[in-house]
Amino acid sequence: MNDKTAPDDALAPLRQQIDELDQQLIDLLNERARVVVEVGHIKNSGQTDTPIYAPDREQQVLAKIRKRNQGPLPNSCIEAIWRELMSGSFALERPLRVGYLGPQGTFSHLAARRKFGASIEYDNLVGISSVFEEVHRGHIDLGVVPIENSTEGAVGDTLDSFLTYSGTDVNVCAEILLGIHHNLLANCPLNEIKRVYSHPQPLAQCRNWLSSQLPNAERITAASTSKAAEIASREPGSAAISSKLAAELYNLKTLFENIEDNPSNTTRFFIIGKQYSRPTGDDKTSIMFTTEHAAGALSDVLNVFRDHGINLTHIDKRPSKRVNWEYYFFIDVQGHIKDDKVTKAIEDAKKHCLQINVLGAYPRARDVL
Ligand SMILES: O=C(O)C(=O)C[C@]1(C(=O)O)C=C[C@H](O)C=C1
Repeated sequence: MNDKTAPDDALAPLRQQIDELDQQLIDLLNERARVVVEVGHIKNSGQTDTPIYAPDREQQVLAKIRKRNQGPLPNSCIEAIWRELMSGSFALERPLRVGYLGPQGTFSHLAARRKFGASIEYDNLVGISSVFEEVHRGHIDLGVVPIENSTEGAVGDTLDSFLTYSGTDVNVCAEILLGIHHNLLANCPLNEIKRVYSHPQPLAQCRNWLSSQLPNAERITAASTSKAAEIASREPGSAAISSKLAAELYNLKTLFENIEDNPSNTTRFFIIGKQYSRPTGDDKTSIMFTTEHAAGALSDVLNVFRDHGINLTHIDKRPSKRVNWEYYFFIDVQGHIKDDKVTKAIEDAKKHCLQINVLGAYPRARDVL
């Protein structure tokens, strides 16, 4: 007997078992899908105010499957499968449109795809403020915007858009943590690179790598990492710092992977929409406020949260752009706006603020996608 035929004989009964299990899986998946269709009927009939995308329920479903999973498949794999299942659920209930800062291949695109899967309609938009505008106008159901990076801090455009859209119907309803790994993409060898294009954030996140590997190359900012890849694909002697998705989309070679200075480089994204998320028991609330220009005004507000025993997970500031040296502060606190403790703290904080807006409450993201 030929050696090459032996393994197939050994595999045949196992493959038959796999075929039978696949049949059972398909039947079960469709049984689940039929229940989802009923959920969709109830949501679409107006019997409930629960939106099609229910971040609190999504969190619950993922927590349950993590707890139930006994392996050998790791939770990350099981979770990715369930995210695709829920993506299919949206298509069955009502197809969702999700907008992000384009063009295709940006980290916002990647964050949106990891969170919402393949059964969603995606819209790539020209700027972060357009994502807010399109949500506000109702052209898209949800938008994905970057809020802060673990190496470079706040994303100013997003904070400014909250200033513009505060008091409107645009809310934060979920957050995403995405591991950000940068790549040097080019169609020429390293020693021929004269210019490196990217968005200002990745250029800063790869500062040390660029100084040691490409000390003489000019660093040029582009509107997005994908725009940078597009320029590098047609300009000789140019490279881009961008994602692998962009390398595929713009036909560039990946010369170096993971060139970020901080290997645990992570960006936090907000999902914005006109909808709210119900409390899950492990939530955050994002708040924007401004105070009088007086001694201790900021600490008065922060002390209110301390006095209610509420932990702050994030603080930032942004110029008001109306009066020089006047600022808006952004904080994230642990707890949901509907939790008594948080409701009371915000009531008390109002006494120390000229203006205070709740930007949204949402389940705390547990995993880096
Ligand atoms: O339970 C819901 O509200 C659903 O829409 C179903 C479902 C699911 O597939 O499990 C789908 C999407 C998420 O929003 C949460 C749950």
